[in-house]
Amino acid sequence: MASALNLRHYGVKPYLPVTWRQRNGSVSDVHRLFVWNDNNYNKTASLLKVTCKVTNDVLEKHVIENVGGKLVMSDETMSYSCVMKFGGSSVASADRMKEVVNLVLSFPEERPIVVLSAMGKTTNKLLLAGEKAVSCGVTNVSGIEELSFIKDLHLKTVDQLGVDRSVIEKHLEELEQLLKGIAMMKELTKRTQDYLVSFGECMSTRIFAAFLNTLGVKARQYDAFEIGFITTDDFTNADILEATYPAVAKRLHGDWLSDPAIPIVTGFLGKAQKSCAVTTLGRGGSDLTATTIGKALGLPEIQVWKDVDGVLTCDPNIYPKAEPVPFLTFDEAAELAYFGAQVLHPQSMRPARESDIPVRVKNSYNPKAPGTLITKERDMSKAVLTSIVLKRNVTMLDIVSTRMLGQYGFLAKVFSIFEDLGISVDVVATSEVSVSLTLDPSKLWSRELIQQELDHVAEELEKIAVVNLLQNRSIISLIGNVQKSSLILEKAFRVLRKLGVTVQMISQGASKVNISLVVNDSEAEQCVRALHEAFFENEFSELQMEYTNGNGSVDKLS
Ligand SMILES: Nc1ncnc2c1ncn2[C@@H]1O[C@H](COP(=O)(O)OP(=O)(O)O)[C@@H](O)[C@H]1O
Ligand SMILES: N[C@@H](CC(=O)OP(=O)(O)O)C(=O)O
Repeated sequence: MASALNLRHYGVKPYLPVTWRQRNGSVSDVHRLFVWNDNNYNKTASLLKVTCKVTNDVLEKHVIENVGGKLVMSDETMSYSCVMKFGGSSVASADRMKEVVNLVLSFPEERPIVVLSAMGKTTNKLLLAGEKAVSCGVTNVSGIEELSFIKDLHLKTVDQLGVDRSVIEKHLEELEQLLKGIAMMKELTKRTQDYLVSFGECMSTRIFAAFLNTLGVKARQYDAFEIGFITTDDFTNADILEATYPAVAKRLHGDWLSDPAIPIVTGFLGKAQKSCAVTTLGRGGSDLTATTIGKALGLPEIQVWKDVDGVLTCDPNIYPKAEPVPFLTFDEAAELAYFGAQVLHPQSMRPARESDIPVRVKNSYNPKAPGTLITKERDMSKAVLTSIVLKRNVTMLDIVSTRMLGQYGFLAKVFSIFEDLGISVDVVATSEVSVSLTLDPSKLWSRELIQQELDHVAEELEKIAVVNLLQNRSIISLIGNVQKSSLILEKAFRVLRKLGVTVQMISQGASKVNISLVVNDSEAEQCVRALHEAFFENEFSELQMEYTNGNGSVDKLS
């Protein structure tokens, strides 16, 4: 393998590293294809998918034949081996940063790219400071409690780590100036808000890189918006654009070749394609930064380090007996995140799935715990339910046709109204003359879609239907093996019946890994706890659960 092909034999400069993984081998059996590509990034990616399946000899032949000697392979120049993302809780203080540095350095064989979130709850504090600045008056900005908190936290951290204060002083000054600007304008636009929260990640990464350097470990800080993270101009919830992948690969790989250092990259941030302003990728967006880098560089593994032992069977804040889930598919993880599990950003699985790179969710407070491994496929033969997710504060609409339109025209009209108003729909259930659906609460929040706009939706729909708007609902999503959907539903409904809870809507998603049930907000947490007990804790008593058979007598399940 080592001398199978070498770029330099062809006078070609390596540019884009892509992983070639030996399917039957262990993780250490990883080699890299350094691909020189002056054509099209996707073409390269699809070509490499083919090469992954062939033996070394055929690979050599295949590569040379297909690109006329331009695409060549070498495993001599190893650059990065994984991306390690640490969330806010992992870098919340100087002590936590020291732990994370120890953790990074405890894998000497790894050459990681580190992605960091803002320290602790800094993003929340910045948002609050921005809100207060709008109405507090310029002269009172220095007294905003959250600004003082942020200053104290960051200055205390640099002092405790023995890092020079100059690393962040300029940012702290600029932050105060920005808040004064907001106070002067008495307005906080989404664009300014993104710039405001970017200070969190810009400071945490500077501190962390400087600390590594003081320890003699060469590290280089990067602002994602300066190294090719190109996004849409949708401030507060921007999407990463395709151009990001080659740009980020070129920059990080080029820097490694010319002057190797551990990259410390800001999570969560990007640069708007049109306005060139700083954007954010939605709350929790650093996970997406990590998977985007993983895809761009074709890394063997993406690690996201949290404050929990992996993805759990339910939100531990709702039910502390939640257990880690050892394996998940990308589909399960994406569904889980989309339906409200805070642990992963909803879009973060997409780059990993597209490039088939395993994602490992680990606990930075308990690194020995195995965590959760997320891959394309897993053995589902024994899987029933993987996780229970709760999304609160959902608005549900019951829309019943007034029969002015045929069935086809009715559904088309209903959805065109949502399209026109730019509103995302989550869960849908239809019959011939009616449709029930839920509206995505995060979209409602981010678009400040409040009562007025909901009334507008109802008004439009009332032209063709009778509309019932039901608020304060929750979606309970049962993520698992929908091959066993009858078993899941049977168990779930027995639990809910025992609780006396009426399910107001049920839907099985096209992804086939999710069954969604809509209940009242007030009943939802109790349902999650009882479902968790039935599915994950009490297998024996579950099998003994009684049910009434068709003759009215009582049977045991076995
Ligand atoms: N199903 C779940 N599995 C794990 N954690 C969950 C789940 N649902 C909600 N959480 C919450 O998500 C938190 C981790 O996500 P997050 O705060 O975004 O991490 P970080 O900031 O470290 O990236 C956990 O502390 C936990 O409270
Ligand atoms: N700091 C940002 C981005 C992020 O990903 O944070 P965390 O990894 O701590 O969830 C936020 O709070 O949304």
